[in-house]
Formats: sequence, structure tokens, C-alpha cells
Amino acid sequence: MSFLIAEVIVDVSTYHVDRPFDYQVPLEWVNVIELGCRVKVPFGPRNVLGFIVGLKKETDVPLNKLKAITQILDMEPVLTEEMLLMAKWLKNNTICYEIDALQVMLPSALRAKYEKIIKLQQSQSLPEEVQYIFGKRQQANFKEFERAGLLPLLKQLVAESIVSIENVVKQQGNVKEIRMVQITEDQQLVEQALEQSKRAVKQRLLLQWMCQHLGEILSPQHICEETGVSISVLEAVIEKGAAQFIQEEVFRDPFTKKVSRTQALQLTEEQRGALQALTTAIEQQQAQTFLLHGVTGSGKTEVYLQAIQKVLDEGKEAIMLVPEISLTPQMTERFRSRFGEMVAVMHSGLSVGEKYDEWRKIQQGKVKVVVGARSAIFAPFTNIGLIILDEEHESTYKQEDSPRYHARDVAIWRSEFYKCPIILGSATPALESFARAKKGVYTLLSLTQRALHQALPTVFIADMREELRQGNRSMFSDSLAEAIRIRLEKKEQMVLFLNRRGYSSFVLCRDCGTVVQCPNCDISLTYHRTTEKLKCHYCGYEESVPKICPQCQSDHIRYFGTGTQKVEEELFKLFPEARVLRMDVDTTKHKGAHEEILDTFGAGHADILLGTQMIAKGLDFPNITLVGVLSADTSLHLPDYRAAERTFQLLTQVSGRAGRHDKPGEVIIQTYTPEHYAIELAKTQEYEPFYEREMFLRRRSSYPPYYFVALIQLSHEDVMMAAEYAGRVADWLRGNLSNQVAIIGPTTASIARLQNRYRYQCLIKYKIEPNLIPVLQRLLAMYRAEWIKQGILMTVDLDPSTI
Ligand SMILES: Nc1ncnc2c1ncn2[C@@H]1O[C@H](COP(=O)(O)OP(=O)(O)OP(=O)(O)O)[C@@H](O)[C@H]1O
Ligand SMILES: [Zn+2]
Ligand SMILES: [Zn+2]
Repeated sequence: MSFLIAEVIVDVSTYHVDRPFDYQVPLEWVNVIELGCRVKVPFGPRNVLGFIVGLKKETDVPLNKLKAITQILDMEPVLTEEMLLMAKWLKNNTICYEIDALQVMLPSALRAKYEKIIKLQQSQSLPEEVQYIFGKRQQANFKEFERAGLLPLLKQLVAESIVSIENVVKQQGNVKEIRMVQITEDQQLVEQALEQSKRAVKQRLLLQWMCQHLGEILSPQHICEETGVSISVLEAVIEKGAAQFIQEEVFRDPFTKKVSRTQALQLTEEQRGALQALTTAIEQQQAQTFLLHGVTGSGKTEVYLQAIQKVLDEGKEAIMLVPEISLTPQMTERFRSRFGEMVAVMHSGLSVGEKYDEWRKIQQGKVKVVVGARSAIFAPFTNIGLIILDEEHESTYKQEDSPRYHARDVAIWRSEFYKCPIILGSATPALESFARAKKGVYTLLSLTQRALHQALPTVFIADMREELRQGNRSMFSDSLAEAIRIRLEKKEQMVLFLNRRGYSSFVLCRDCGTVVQCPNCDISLTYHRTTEKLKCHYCGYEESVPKICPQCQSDHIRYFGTGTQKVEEELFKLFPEARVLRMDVDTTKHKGAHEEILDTFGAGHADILLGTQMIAKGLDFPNITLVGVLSADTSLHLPDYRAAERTFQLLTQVSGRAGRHDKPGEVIIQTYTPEHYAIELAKTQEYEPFYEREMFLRRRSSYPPYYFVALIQLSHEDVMMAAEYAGRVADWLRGNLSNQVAIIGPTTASIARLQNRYRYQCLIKYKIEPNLIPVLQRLLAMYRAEWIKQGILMTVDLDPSTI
């Protein structure tokens, strides 16, 4: 007897082995099932979601042990064979569970949602107090019992077999459908209906109209409006067979406004050179990675747009990644105005349903371009001609939970699969990218001039220590205050940037120096002015602002640091006439808020745009002539080897917002450490001198890009346990890796306690270590099989963005 056997990766990521399990395919599905379909399968006592990753005729599993697939969830596979291959690669290269790799490629709507259902077995024995929960139904949701506080009773009922609990697998999102009317194609059917309705005037009217619209699919509202009949008349006609109601799939529209079309611009000499190189690679189908290094305002985006046009002309598709896309509606607009309906967007600001719809447009070939954040790198295109990462140095391209992938690496993998080029674009490339370009691994394309040959803005460094010595205690240096005043007079616009990376307002006692800390995490609480509360940004803990110091009972306790609200108030005191728009997490909570703020600013209804990181990049407004950086150094002193690089990048990006069109721009950077090279070199906005300097330091202290690093983090509620297992990790690594590898640790993590768990880490630095992945996989297997039961949590990150 021959069976069809499916290899299934199940949605269980606590199991210690990570491999497919064999299931029997029920006979009636043998011709339906395909690789990449989702199924429900029994696993242990429950049903779980799984993905078909293989089909075969035989299995080693004894027949009496072989279980059958319970249900098929897709007629058409949701994962292509490319994706199945990519998942295997991700599993090995980021060391994750294969199921995590498969799930990350799908919109959350297609991931499983598990629900507990209570089924009625003996309705006659059901106690009165729960009867109302069931009503007339045979089943109820577990949550209803939970809400009613009836869990103890439920347990008893299960024990007595009066009810049973079942776990069901559901899909999270749905296809949205609307009711439409399809008019018959058959003229005779309409005539028959006319025969039957001799005396119904309105029905005859409608039927005669339908004769002119045979075969059309229209909304009921449209028909009623066109003909002036009511819905009941339409229903009567449908009853008589002249038309029928059908359900039609619709896509939710994430775009709130229409855009006008734009044409390709006449390229500058440098842009043309870059486009030429890209076109060659597109036409010759070369899996080549280009680093497009262009100063701010040099017109990188125009190069992307025209390169994508070439790809579309070849009948292929393009992926365009943008960091935190919901924050740059200007960018999506530029793509939609060039490619119109061919563009899908994917970012975290969309609802589950909208994301699902955008994904299906891509999968069904209804669009050819996707503009999206990190996860859009998995867009289900099947004929990719170009992949672009704009602002390629951004740390948001790295995912911080499993699978810990970098979009750049996935892009390179897909480009090899499709034999297509990649563009990594930035004014301030990541050090490792520029190093690769210098070595010839990537092809360097440079745009050294702004598109309209405007000068880069002039940068002035304001030494805040000096200001203090002169008696200026405000957060604005004299030069910045003066510059703002001039802009207000000239009716020009400004951007004020508050660097809040690794920095927040905290409450400090001036007598004893105590900083109020989270009771669960070793981190200071952040002061929130609107609610007068202190909050932990890691665990959500919240308390009221103390009136006296918890340590010494002094009442000299107050908050320190600068939030955007504080700056706004100060601005109001100094410049009461200034119209200020604030853009930060508080003012952008609701959907479309970014867009509204930027539109208001773009329309000239405000003088000052005040904000955090989210205004540093992408903005392109002609009237901005001043950029003020309120505190350059807050990101400089983080315990992170990339701190200087990040600061330089941020300062260059934000400076680049000034003077992009015909008016010259000025930048004022306020700092307490003007002599730091990241700040000094941001003054000239020249990338290469910074690169050389930083590379020298990285080599001296053996950091990337000279060395690779891998980070293992471990936590436990008990500090002794955490320390002990961290020690075991270090010993295991020392015993199994070659002596070419440096193992640093165990040490406590930079946040030593988080959510009441103590955290330790080991850092591995290496140049070449072929054994690394297998050794780490064995370590993980040990952890999954044994340590996890002891309450240890461990993560392995092969490309940590902070250490
Ligand atoms: N060839 C061109 N002719 C005329 N204007 C151009 C040309 N290329 C770009 N521009 C304009 O120059 C401005 C800056 O271009 P763009 O925003 O593409 O630069 P960018 O390099 O992506 O900038 P950034 O990295 O600072 O965001 C835009 O307003 C754009 O419309
Ligand atoms: Zn005190
Ligand atoms: Zn906390």
C-alpha cells in the first residue's frame, strides 16, 4: 500500500529538536496538498499549525505511530519553494527554530491563533450557573468562563466529563469581502423576469436597465442610485433570476490620500553614472551589491526610482526597504506618485488586515513594487529584479528577536537566488559596508554633490560648557537662540532635534544623588510630564513621582533631563510668537499622525518642527534653513562600540535636512564635548575622514568590521543560577572553540536585571571559526533539552547591534 507522507514543521518552538515530523496525508487531499501549504496536525495532546516542507512516499515512522494531517488550511501554498529554502538558510545562519523562520515571512494574519473551546458533552447534567454561557450553543469560548470567574467549576465539569476542552487553531486575519450584484449574461433570463413582472413598474424599469448591463458586476448601492429603485426592488428581481448576489474580495486601502503623478527628472552627471552601472547589472542579471554613497540631498531617491523603472520595463519586481517607514510618509508618496497602483506598502503602522491585503496584492502579482520596513524583505515576489535598502546603516534593519536576521543579509541571499542587483544607499554607510566596498566586495557608487549643486549647510558647534561659564543656564546657546530669532523674522522654517537615544528624563535627589529606579529592572525610571508618573520603558512598571527621596527623605528631589515637552515650553517663553509642531512618541500615537504633522509643516503652518529621532531622516522641505541639535552627546556615552558611529550618522543625517533647495542652510550643534572626533568630523560632514578614524580605533580594540562578534545572553530569576550557567557557557565555549577565538565573560549584561531576571553574557570575538555554528547549535540543544527546565533563558545573536 502506498501512502503520501508529508514532512511538517510544527508551530512548537520549545521542543528541543528542530526538525520536520512525518504525517500521513489523507487520501482525499493527496492531489490537493503542496509544499508550502499550512496544515493543522496533532502534536502531543493538541492540534497545532504546521507547514509542509516535504512530500514523500515512505517514512521510518511505524504505521501505528503515524498520525494524519487534520486539516489543510491553504489550497494555494502561502510559502514558495524559495521561501522554504530561505528558511533553512535563516535557521542555520541566525541559529533559530525553522518555525520562527517560516513565520517571519508571513503576515501575522496567516500565523496561528490558538483558542480553547469548551464543548458540551452532557447537556442535561450542566449546572444552572453556567447554562447562560452556552445558551443554545453546543460550545463556548474558554475566555467566557475565565471572565465569569468560573475556572474552578470548569475544571470540575471537565473531570466529570460534562464538558471537554479542545484547542483549536485559527487564522488571525480574514479576507475582506463585500456583497456585489452580478447581472446575468443571459438576455433570456432577463426577458423571462420581465414576463413575470408585467405590473411591477419599478421592477420592469430595473430589468430594462439590466438588459444594457448584461454580465456586469456592480455594487447594490450603485445599481439603486443609477436606476432610482429601492433595494427591495433589486432583491425581487434577483429572486426572479435576472441577477445574483456574490461575495467579492476587496483590499483594504491603507492610503489616506491621493497623490498626483510625477515624471522622471533629468539626472545629474553623477546620478546618470550611477544609474548606468545599475542598469547594466539589471540587464545582465548580476547578483551584485552596490553601495550608493551619496551626500544628503544628492538625489539617491531619484536614482532608486529610475532604477526601479528599468526593472519594471524588464517585467520584474522591486523591493524598496526604508527604515521605520510609517515615519516617512513623504517617501511612500514619492513612490506612489511615480508608480501609482503598482505599489504596495508594508509597515508597522498598518492594521493586521491591511498588512494581509498588501501581502496578497504582492502574492497575486497585482503590484510590482513594495515599499516597506524590515520585514518587507520577505515580500512574496517570484521574479525580483532589484532590492534597495535606503539608509542602509540603520539599526532597525536588524531584528532583535528570533529570527535575529539582518535585512541586508536576507537581501543578499535573495539577490543570489534571483540573480539581481542590490543597492545599499546612505550618506553615512555602516562601517562594515564601506569597508566591503573598499575591498571590492561591494561596488561603490558615489554622489558627491547635492542634486542641484546646492552647498551642504554650514555647521557651527556650540560649546555648552562655555555657555554655562558665561552664565547661560537655558537649553539654548546664544547662537542657536539668535539663529532662531532670525528665521522667525525671515519666515523661514527650522528643525530642532533632541537626541534622546539612550537618554531620558529621570528623577534625582539633589542631596544624596539617588536616582529613582525600577523595582524590577536595574534601570532608572523615566519621568512623564503629562501624567506626572514615573515609568519603566522596559517592563511597563509605573509609579507616581515621589515628593520626598525614598533614600534620605530629602524634599530636594526633582526630575532632570530634557524632554520635547520641556523644550516646547522653553521655546514658548523665549519666542511666544513661534508656531511649534512637536513630533515624538506622544504626539504620534494615533494612526496617520506623522503624516498630519508633516503636512502641516510642509504647508507652512508652523515655523519650528521639534522632534526626536523620527525627524532626523528623509524629510525634504524647501523652506528649512536651520537645523538645531540640542544635545549632540547624549548618544555618545552609551556602553556600545558603535556609539561614535551612531552619533556621527545621526548628526550628518539631521544636518542634511537644511538648505536642500535654493536657500542656504545652517546647522548649530550644541554639545558638552566639542573635542570628540564624532562631533568635530560631523562639522565638515565628510564621511571618509570619520571612516578612517573609526576604523583605526576598531582595529586597535579588535571590534567589527575587523572581527566578528557573537553574543550569548542568559538570564534567571536567581542571581546564583544565572551566574552559574553563564560560567558553564563560557567553559563550554572555551572547551569547544579554537584558541583563535576570544571569549569575553561571563560578565553581567549592561542592564544587569530586567523584569526581575538577572542577566549575564558572554561575547565571542573571532575572525574565522568554521566550528562556531555547530558548536553554538550544540550549546542550544543542551539549553533546550535541559537548562530551560531550570528556568534559564538563553539567546544567541550572531550579529548583535549593541553589546
Ligand atoms: N536630477 C535632479 N534634478 C532636479 N532635482 C532633483 C534631481 N534629483 C533629485 N532632485 C531633488 O533634490 C532633492 C533631494 O533629493 P533626494 O531626497 O532624492 O536626496 P537623497 O540623497 O535621497 O537625500 P537624503 O539622503 O538626504 O534623504 C529632492 O527634492 C529631489 O526632488
Ligand atoms: Zn536623597
Ligand atoms: Zn522595569
